[in-house]
Amino acid sequence: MLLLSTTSKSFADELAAFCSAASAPKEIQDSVAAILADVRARGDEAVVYYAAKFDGAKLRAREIRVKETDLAAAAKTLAAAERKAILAAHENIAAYHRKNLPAGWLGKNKHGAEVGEKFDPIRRVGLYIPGGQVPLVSTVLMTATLAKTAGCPEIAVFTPSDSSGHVAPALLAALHLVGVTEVYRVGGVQAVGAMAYGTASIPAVDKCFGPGNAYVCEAKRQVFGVIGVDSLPGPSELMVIADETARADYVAADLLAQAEHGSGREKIYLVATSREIIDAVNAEIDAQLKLITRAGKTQTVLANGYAAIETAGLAEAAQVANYVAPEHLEIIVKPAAEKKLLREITTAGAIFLGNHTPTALGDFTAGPSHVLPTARTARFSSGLRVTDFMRRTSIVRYGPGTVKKGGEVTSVFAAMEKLDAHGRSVKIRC
Ligand SMILES: NC(=O)c1ccc[n+]([C@@H]2O[C@H](COP(=O)([O-])OP(=O)(O)OC[C@H]3O[C@@H](n4cnc5c(N)ncnc54)[C@H](O)[C@@H]3O)[C@@H](O)[C@H]2O)c1
Ligand SMILES: [Zn+2]
Repeated sequence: MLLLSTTSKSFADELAAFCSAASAPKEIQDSVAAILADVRARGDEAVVYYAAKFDGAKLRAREIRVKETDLAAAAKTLAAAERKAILAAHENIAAYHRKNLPAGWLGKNKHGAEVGEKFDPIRRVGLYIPGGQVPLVSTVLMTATLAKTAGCPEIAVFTPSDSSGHVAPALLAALHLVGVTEVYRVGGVQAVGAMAYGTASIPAVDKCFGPGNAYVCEAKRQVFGVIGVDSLPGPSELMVIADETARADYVAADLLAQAEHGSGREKIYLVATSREIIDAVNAEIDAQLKLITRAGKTQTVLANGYAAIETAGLAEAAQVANYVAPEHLEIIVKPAAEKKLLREITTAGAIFLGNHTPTALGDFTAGPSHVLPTARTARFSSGLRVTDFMRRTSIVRYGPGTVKKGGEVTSVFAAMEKLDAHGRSVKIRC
């Protein structure tokens, strides 16, 4: 754990150094670039090569795609409680995201010409579902439900298999339940490369979505422009802002939950208004660590990716949060202070309020997509929503009367910009 205090002169530098470790270092950037180049050059051959190298899976090109019958068969293996939980989460997520469905509109500008916009689903989307450490069944719902709500006609899903070539049945079942039929059992950089460049057995997609470890996230950053990319949702992060009203046992449980993801690059932050709160939470962390099964992986994050920050008050806490731009932010403070923090903090991926809103509810079932920007990218991007699966087209129609009104302005601009053919193309109609 790194213990910081806002009263220290070097606080800003120490916090910056801690946060910058969340961005992919040069070695990761270089190895990702090499794998992408190889997938571009050798297609399926490279995809199966890296699946064997990183996941130990010996696949032939024709085995990369999961058979549709296997998806249906996996759904039959679900326990009743699992099926019920998947459908319940799906319902909350679909209801939340239907509210974001944009409607096209047509109006008139000052010239009386028709102007408006229309929204269409992106034709072919690729969803990345992490599976390196644990099968993220919930990520199926947090991505595919939105793609379906947007109406994307082609949804291709990529997730790594285990060393025997299998994908967790619960994950396949969730895909079947939300109506996905095109699934590839490859993950990592090689999957992102296949999405961007296409291979003989995997048609390229128009835009790629979903979270992943530092390699996957860096691969998405590098293919941006060849295809679209939703955002950069990398290893999970949680910041808890706590005053004396926060329950130390709850705070500790939530920090441990986001540390357990297991890629080892997750980041957790405790921002507290006193040293006593930090000590109480740390004592709880030590006690609760004994109760969880993934304690080993979690300890790596506690050692390298945990910053506890003592602030002089909550105004400073807001400044720290706005700098870090954490993926998840829990605010557990007095009601009046909560309102103020909610107003002042403008860069968090998702905010969870009060003692009874653990981030895990947002991870699995509350409604908003858990695909959220990390590594300070929430300063400029937001969590996944339905409009990310759509594109917008603007529409303009002038008529014989209105073109004249537009012509006056265009001729002045054409002269200012020395683009007289532009001016002529309007004048010829007036
Ligand atoms: N920000 C979000 O919205 C969000 C949501 C859910 C999960 N997550 C994060 O997603 C991550 C999932 O990570 P994961 O590792 O379990 O699964 P993953 O599927 O993202 O990554 C596994 C793949 O990484 C590749 N890989 C591993 N080591 C490599 C190396 N040395 N070189 C090149 N490629 C390598 C392999 O191909 C492997 O298949 C976690 O960190 C979790 O916190 C983030
Ligand atoms: Zn989580």
